[in-house]
Amino acid sequence: MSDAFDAARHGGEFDFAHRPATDQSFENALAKARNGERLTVDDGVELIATGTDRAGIDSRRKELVLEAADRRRAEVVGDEVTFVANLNNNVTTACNTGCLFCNFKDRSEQFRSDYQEEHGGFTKTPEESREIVADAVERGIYEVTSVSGLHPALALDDEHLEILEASERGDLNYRPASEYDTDPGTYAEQIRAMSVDGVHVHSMTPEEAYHARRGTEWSYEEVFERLRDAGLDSVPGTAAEILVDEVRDVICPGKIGSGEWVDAMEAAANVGLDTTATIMYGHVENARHRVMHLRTIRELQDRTGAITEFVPLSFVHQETPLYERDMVDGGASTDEDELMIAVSRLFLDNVDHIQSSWVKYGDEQGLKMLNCGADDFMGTILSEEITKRAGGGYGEFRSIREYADMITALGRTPVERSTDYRQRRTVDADADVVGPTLGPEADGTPLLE
Ligand SMILES: C[S@@+](CC[C@H](N)C(=O)[O-])C[C@H]1O[C@@H](n2cnc3c(N)ncnc32)[C@H](O)[C@@H]1O
Ligand SMILES: Nc1c(NC[C@H](O)[C@H](O)[C@H](O)CO)[nH]c(=O)[nH]c1=O
Ligand SMILES: N[C@@H](Cc1ccc(O)cc1)C(=O)O
Ligand code: SF4
Repeated sequence: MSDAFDAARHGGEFDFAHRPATDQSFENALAKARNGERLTVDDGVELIATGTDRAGIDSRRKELVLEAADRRRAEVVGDEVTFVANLNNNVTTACNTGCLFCNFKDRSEQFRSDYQEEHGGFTKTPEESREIVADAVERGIYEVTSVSGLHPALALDDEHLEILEASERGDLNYRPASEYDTDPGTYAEQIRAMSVDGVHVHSMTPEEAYHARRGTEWSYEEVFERLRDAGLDSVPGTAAEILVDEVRDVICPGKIGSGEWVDAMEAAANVGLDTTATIMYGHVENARHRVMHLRTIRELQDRTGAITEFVPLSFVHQETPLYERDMVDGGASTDEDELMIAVSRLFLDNVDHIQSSWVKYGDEQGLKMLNCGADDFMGTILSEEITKRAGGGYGEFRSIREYADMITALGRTPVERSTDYRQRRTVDADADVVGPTLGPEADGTPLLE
């Protein structure tokens, strides 16, 4: 049995029930993938581990998997490489959930008015969010993405605030905004504030939606309906991490379970919102966990059809508790990254777009992923805190000019897209003015001029 993706390789001693051994052979799995047959978890494990009959990654087999994925990509979406003109505007880093892979958050006690020391975190008021987003909309963005810590003062709306205020329960992770230096307002207020000129608002992960209904009987549908009415357009499928509970119990014991994550995503789809889906891999999980995760996403997509793209997020380990406590000895290798992209493409036969994250992989490797099954190259984002705080160093901004030049140099066609991929504009890299052009105030001039 291969230990290519075993926890032991990453330094952990985790006694997981799910192990990578299979009854399938690599060759059979590859043949099925090439024929376009729907893959089983065992097939996926064989492909992602380049065979469980030998230890480590076999580079010849890896090339065969990448080739099959690249061919599938060409069949499904052709030669276009898409990207979106967007801004990340995260509202607060205050969070007590304690995920061991995360260094984005700051313990929320530090945000209280009686805490005097500098903590380096931030909370924005709705007015501050509006100003930041308005400025980026004027520069030409199409989308604002907002994912935040679970600040104890954040509630869905005024009605939710009243319920939390009146509650005698001590287990709701709630404290009034008056105890903090900065009042983040409610989720609904933040979304309304960010909805400048009809810019697309991509926000409220399943974990945030859970926070937005704590202490109530409201369904996830009810929560997402209210958010949609406040201006929410689509939902980021982060907080997924690895959707197998024995892994979540190790890396994010404070988070919702995988069943609840799926329920929240399905509810978002039921009220008409598009979603994305992610996997955060390269820590304590093994090959089977990764592919079980892909199966969960494929089943969700069979039911909803709402997932516009799948985003593999390679774990950035440097500044995280998992690494500092010696629970892992690093993140995924380049081979593992490439196989993750390729097997996502082959396994998720019902998701059109696989995103290569330049924030996680850097430009060079990010571009390489576009020949391993990926077809989307993320967004301009203008500001990045999650990866940077975890120790990543690939920057915070890609201009449309850089996108056009990099993608053209690869021999592919650069295409500016909307969040839902329905609006697309081919970018002419030889033109003097390359955009963006899809945002409500985009007029073709570069984002940062
Ligand atoms: C930082 S959280 C913010 C939103 C919200 N608190 C939540 O958990 O859904 C967004 C996502 O960032 C990703 N992330 C956090 N730390 C990371 C790291 N060190 N490496 C890679 N991805 C990370 C995780 O997948 C996480 O779900
Ligand atoms: N992969 C990462 C993303 N991806 C999200 C995109 O930027 C975009 O919002 C989505 O494709 C919807 O249009 N964002 C990050 O901040 N960091 C990543 O690593
Ligand atoms: N929050 C994620 C990125 C992300 C955001 C929105 C998405 O739809 C997908 C991925 C990160 O930086 O790690
Ligand atoms: S991943 Fe999200 S919920 Fe977990 S600690 Fe970080 S900010 Fe908080």
